[in-house]
Amino acid sequence: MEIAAGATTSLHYCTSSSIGIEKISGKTNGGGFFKFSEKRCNEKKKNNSFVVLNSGKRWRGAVMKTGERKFVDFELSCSYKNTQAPAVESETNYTSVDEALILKKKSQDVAPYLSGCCIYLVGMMGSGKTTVGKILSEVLGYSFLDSEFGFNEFLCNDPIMLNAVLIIINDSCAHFSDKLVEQAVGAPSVAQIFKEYSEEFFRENETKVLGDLSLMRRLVVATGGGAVIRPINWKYMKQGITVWLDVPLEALARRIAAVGTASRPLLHNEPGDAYTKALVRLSVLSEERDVVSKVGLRDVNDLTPTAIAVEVLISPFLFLSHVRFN
Ligand SMILES: Nc1ncnc2c1ncn2[C@@H]1O[C@H](COP(=O)(O)OP(=O)(O)O)[C@@H](O)[C@H]1O
Ligand SMILES: O=C(O)C1=C[C@@H](OP(=O)(O)O)[C@@H](O)[C@H](O)C1
Repeated sequence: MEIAAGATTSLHYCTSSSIGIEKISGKTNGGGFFKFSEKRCNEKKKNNSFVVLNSGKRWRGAVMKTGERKFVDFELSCSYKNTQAPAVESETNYTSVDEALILKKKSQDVAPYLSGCCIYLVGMMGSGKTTVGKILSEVLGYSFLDSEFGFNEFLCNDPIMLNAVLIIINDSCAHFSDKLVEQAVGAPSVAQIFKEYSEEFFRENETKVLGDLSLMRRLVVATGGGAVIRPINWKYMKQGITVWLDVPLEALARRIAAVGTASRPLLHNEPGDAYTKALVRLSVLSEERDVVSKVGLRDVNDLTPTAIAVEVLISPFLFLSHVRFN
């Protein structure tokens, strides 16, 4: 069944598996066609056309059959504006129709080789681990884990709670974020942990959580930027595939300045505005960590999060199992 979506211009990303999209075509600044799989949609080819009735974050469409309307809800985030896919450094996650297609295709190609293996994203603060990780997990049908959520005393010191969360994660493809779990268990934020305990305490828990996660499957883990500093963490991440998101410091500082430094305690003690704080501290940290020069991956600054997700999927490192930090 072909579905004409005349109103759409650009897509964030789509949970195509949930609606059985076989094919998406269209221009970033024009209309698009969505081809649903027969099986999922259970509609006959003829007499069907599609009208977008509503738009916004979720779409609702109507499959028009002769004289009758059948509503189909589907999760296809879209931009209603008649604009090109936005500039890369914007705050949005929009991606073009082409990108969404490529991502879907690549994920299908790669999934059999992954065999449920976890993907760890590493990189400096602001490099896009959370943003890209969510996209990747969605397209792969993996659970997403912003590993920081577990870096708190409630989860790590309470084996029952930790196990409960890990079981939920293991059993579902739901998306988790540190914020959600923090709210659920009333746990402190990373910034609070740094303030009330210490960075060392945080690092200990970070390692503990990575150890637990290394026993699991089908996870995309957005690690904290500092996870690379402990060799033991690399040992855990070696159980899966580790990909470094390498972004120039100026771009990182710009991104962080745009959202503020509140959630990034390592930047709190620097003087100056958010951009300067971020740039100064990140320069020091990146020298200390020195991962970029060692792994030499390509710079992903000028790519959208979806394009980066594609890069992760097709990365040759995927087949070399991980990027090693010597
Ligand atoms: N490829 C990208 N292009 C532009 N902005 C991006 C990109 N990836 C992420 N961002 C933005 O940068 C900020 C930090 O991203 P985030 O995913 O939280 O990074 P991390 O988890 O690595 O700290 C967010 O505001 C996000 O929207
Ligand atoms: O670089 C770091 O040492 C840190 C990065 C943060 O995560 P993000 O990379 O997600 O910002 C968080 O783990 C903590 O504030 C320490």
